[in-house]
Formats: sequence, C-alpha cells, structure tokens
Amino acid sequence: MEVKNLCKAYGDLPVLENVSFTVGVGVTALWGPSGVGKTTLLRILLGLEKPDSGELMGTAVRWSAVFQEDRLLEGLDALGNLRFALGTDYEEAKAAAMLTALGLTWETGKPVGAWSGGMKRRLALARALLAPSEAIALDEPFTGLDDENRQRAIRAIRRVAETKPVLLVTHDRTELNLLRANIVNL
Ligand SMILES: Nc1ncnc2c1ncn2[C@@H]1O[C@H](COP(=O)(O)OP(=O)(O)OP(=O)(O)O)[C@@H](O)[C@H]1O
Repeated sequence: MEVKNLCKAYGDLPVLENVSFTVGVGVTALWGPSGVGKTTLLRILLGLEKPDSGELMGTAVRWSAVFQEDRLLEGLDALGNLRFALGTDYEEAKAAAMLTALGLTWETGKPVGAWSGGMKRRLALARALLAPSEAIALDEPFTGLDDENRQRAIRAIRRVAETKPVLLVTHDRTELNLLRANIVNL
C-alpha cells in the first residue's frame, strides 16, 4: 500500500499535512502525540473518511479492525461473538486457539457484557486477527491490558503480521520494539 501527500483538515484545523508512507507485510505503527491525526489516518485508509487531497494506492482491500471502542455483541458469549463476526469463516478450533493464545478463558453461554475491559479488548483483538481480511488496523489494541496479556497480544499480532500488513496506533515505544514495527512519524 502507498499513501502519497495526504491532507485532511476539519474546518480550519489542519490535521494531516502531506503525509506519505508505504505499508507492507508486517507491523507498521502510526506514531505521534495525541491529536496529531492517527485515528483519522486509520479511518481514511479504511475508507471510512475521505481525505481532502492526496493519493491512496492499494488500500481498497478487505480490512479487519479494532477501534478505540470494542464494539462487541455484549449479550453473546465469546465464541458467539466470533461466530457472528466471522460467518462462514468461523472455525471453532481456531477461535478457541486464538482465545487461549490471548489468555482468555471463557464459559460457553456467558455473555461478554459482564467481562472486564481488558478481556473485552482481547476478544475484539481475537476477532480482528481471526478475520479473513487482507489487512488489519488496530487503534490502541493494548488499552487496559496488564503486562502478561500485553505480551500475549504482541505475540499473536506478530504471528498474523507474518502474512499481512498490520497498521497499529500505540503510545508505547517498548511495544513498538517488541512488535518490530516500522514507524510512521506523524
Ligand atoms: N469528525 C471530526 N470533526 C472535527 N474534528 C475532528 C474529527 N475527528 C477528529 N477531529 C480532530 O482532529 C484531530 C486529530 O484527531 P485524531 O483522533 O485523529 O488524533 P489522534 O492522533 O488519533 O489522537 P489520540 O492519540 O488522542 O487518539 C483532533 O484535533 C480532533 O479533535
């Protein structure tokens, strides 16, 4: 994928000014202070928002994503959430293996609405990583995770990033190093 001279303003507020970078297989991190436009850039790449000018090449692919909200179906159990999201691509053994890799134990039938924030975050991550997408966008996927679960999430992301591009927003340099991420400075 390639992004060339991308510009976006909200009214009088310029947010992205001539942003250019390329994305390949592996982890690419959008890096910069709060408010610099990282989430806006992800939304543009996913086609959810239009840039004012600039070129996007190769971004019209099937994406899976974790946004800042988890957007789970709170009345369903963990496997129910994955089954609903993945449709005919759902395979229970693969779903269970991903949940285990992310340190989640689940009781069949127990709605995830009662789960902790960190557990919900990991389920949202599992859903994005399992999806038959061509690229993955993760907006602060480690929010609310303790050290051990952050390590698990990093391992799972790295495994999936061996075969497809993963674009990620985080505020933690240590995570970026562990993810061996290419960094796009905004
Ligand atoms: N729909 C919108 N309408 C108007 N302004 C917006 C809109 N979306 C974002 N902005 C503004 O654009 C700027 C960039 O926001 P964005 O969420 O992309 O930043 P960010 O780098 O992801 O921030 P953070 O690290 O805090 O999540 C902010 O000043 C924000 O207020």
